Amino acid sequence: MPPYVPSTEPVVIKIDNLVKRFVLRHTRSMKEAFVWLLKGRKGDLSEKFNALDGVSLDIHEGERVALLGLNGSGKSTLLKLISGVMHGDQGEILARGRIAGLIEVGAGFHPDLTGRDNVYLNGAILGMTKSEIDENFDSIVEFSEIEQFIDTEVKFYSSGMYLRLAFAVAVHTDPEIFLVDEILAVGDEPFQKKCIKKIKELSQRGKTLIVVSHDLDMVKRLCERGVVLENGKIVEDGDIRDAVSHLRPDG
Ligand SMILES: Nc1ncnc2c1ncn2[C@@H]1O[C@H](COP(=O)(O)OP(=O)(O)OP(=O)(O)O)[C@@H](O)[C@H]1O
Repeated sequence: MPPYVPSTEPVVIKIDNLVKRFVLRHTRSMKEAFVWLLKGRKGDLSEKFNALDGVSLDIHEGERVALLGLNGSGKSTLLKLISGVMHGDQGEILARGRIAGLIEVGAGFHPDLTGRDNVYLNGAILGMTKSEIDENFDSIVEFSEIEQFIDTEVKFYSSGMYLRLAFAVAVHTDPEIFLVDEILAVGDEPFQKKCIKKIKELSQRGKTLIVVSHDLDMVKRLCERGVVLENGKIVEDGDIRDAVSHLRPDG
């Protein structure tokens, strides 16, 4: 990978001071609950915390960016906000172009429908027309390598089979921006390799890629830019090698 040079291409995702707050659910003792009742239920028994705490980030066309960080640092939350499946509490995200997100295995699939029907459902959710799906159907099924099960209800699929079909549909939507969460990990090695090859191909065609992964060796091969999150804040942003060293100080 050549040394990282900040991109001068147009910005396709602009994130400005983004905050996402969640309620920290923990069980209260009887005494705490009693005091709260005595005080006339004043105050809030639940505590809130910021899973994303003022994140600002510009992502440029054609960049390959890895979101890194320890468990719970906010990576998946950030990806969900970019994809639009979840909204922030403060700040804003502006995105330009068709986004395909592979974020949760099986999300966007209906368990009682067959693989075939889900290709149509998922394709439509991702913005494809019926004729686009008709045109791409054989190629989607071929990529997934699950021809034999295409008329089986997906509730009987293994998680790897879900991933295969979801990935195959997503890459056929011709997205400008491709978001991939850890889910590639559920695919077997040959399929993972095939996905990575496909992702590289998309990237060579100028598509923007954002990947969340703990597989630091894989992201070093795939991305040139690394963004490290710690407790919902960006603590490092730049060359992927520096980002990986941040998480792997001992080498
Ligand atoms: N729907 C939710 N409700 C409440 N808390 C949540 C929700 N989703 C995420 N969180 C919390 O937000 C924080 C960030 O979670 P997130 O899944 O973004 O982390 P992550 O960096 O992707 O972690 P991992 O590496 O473990 O996948 C965590 O403390 C998590 O418990």
